[in-house]
Amino acid sequence: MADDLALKVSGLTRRFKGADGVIDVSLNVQPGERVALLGHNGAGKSTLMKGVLGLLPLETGSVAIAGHRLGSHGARAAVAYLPEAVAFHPALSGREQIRLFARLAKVDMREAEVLLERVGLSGAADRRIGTYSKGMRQRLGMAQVFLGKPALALLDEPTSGLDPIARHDLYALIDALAEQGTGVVIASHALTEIEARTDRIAILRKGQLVADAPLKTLFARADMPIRIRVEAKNDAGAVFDRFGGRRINGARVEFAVTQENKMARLAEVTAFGTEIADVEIIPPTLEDLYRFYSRSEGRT
Ligand SMILES: Nc1ncnc2c1ncn2[C@@H]1O[C@H](COP(=O)(O)OP(=O)(O)OP(=O)(O)O)[C@@H](O)[C@H]1O
Repeated sequence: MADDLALKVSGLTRRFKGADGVIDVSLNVQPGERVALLGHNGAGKSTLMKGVLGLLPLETGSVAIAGHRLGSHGARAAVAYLPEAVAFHPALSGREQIRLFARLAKVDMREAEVLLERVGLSGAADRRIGTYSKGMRQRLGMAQVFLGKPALALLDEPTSGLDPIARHDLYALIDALAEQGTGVVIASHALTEIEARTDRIAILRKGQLVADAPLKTLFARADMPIRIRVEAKNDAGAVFDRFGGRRINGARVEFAVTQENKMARLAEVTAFGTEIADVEIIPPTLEDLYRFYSRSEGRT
C-alpha cells in the first residue's frame, strides 16, 4: 500500500537550463530500508533530494512522504535531512542547538537529552560547537535527524571527510535509524562502505535512474565476469594454454568466467590436480558494478 511507504516518488522531472537535473525518476523507499543513491558529480542526487524536500518546484511528477503529499504539514513533519556541509551556530553548545531544534520540531526536551546520549555527545554537550571536530558535528547532525522519529531521512554524503572510526560510528547511527523504522536515503560516493551498509542501490546517470534494486539483483542483471586467479606449483604454461587470460608471472594466470560457467571452469582447474598450488575467485566489486550502470545505457 502506497501509504505504508516512507517515500514514494513518481515520475519526478526537474531540469535546468543546460543541465539534466532529474528526468522522470520514480523511487520507493520502505520503512526501515536503507537505500544508497549513487551517481557521478552532477548526476542529479542533490536535485532529487531537494525535490523530495520541497526545496525545488517540480516540473512533473509527485512525491509522498509516509503517505503525505509534498508541501503538506504531514510531509514536512515526516522528513529529516542531513546536508553535506552541516552548519550549526558555532557559538551555541551542542545541547543548546539540539534543544533549539527540538523546540522548532515541537519535540519533548527529554528526547533531545536522550539523543545527545545516543550519538555519544553527552560529555561534550555544553561545549561550543565551534570547538567540535567534523565527526562530532556530523553526530550532532544525526541527533537532529533522529528528532521526532521521522518516517524518512535524507542524508547527503554523511561520511565525507570523516576518519574510519567516525565513519563506523556514523553508520552505526544510520543502522539504528533504520531499525526504528525510518526509511533512509544516503547519497554517497564512498562505494566500499555503501556495499555493506545498505539494502538497495539506486544509480542516477545524467538525471535518469539507471538502476534500482538490491545489490545481488544488480550483479545478477549485469552478469559481470568473475575473475579466477590460478597459481601453479611451477609453471602456469599449461593452465594458460587451456584458459587463456593474462599471465601475471611464470606461475600465475588470471582469466574471466561468467557466473553460469564458473563451476564448470573450476572443475577443469581442479582436474590439473597437484600441479595447482592455489585458486582465488575474485567477484566483481561494487565499483565494477557502478561503472557498468553509470556508463552503460542499460536500465533496470
Ligand atoms: N539551481 C540550479 N541551476 C542550474 N543548474 C543546476 C541547479 N542545481 C543543479 N543544477 C545542475 O543539475 C545537474 C545535477 O546537479 P546535482 O547537484 O543534482 O548533482 P549531484 O548528483 O548531487 O552531484 P554531486 O555529486 O556533485 O553533489 C548538474 O549539472 C548541476 O549543474
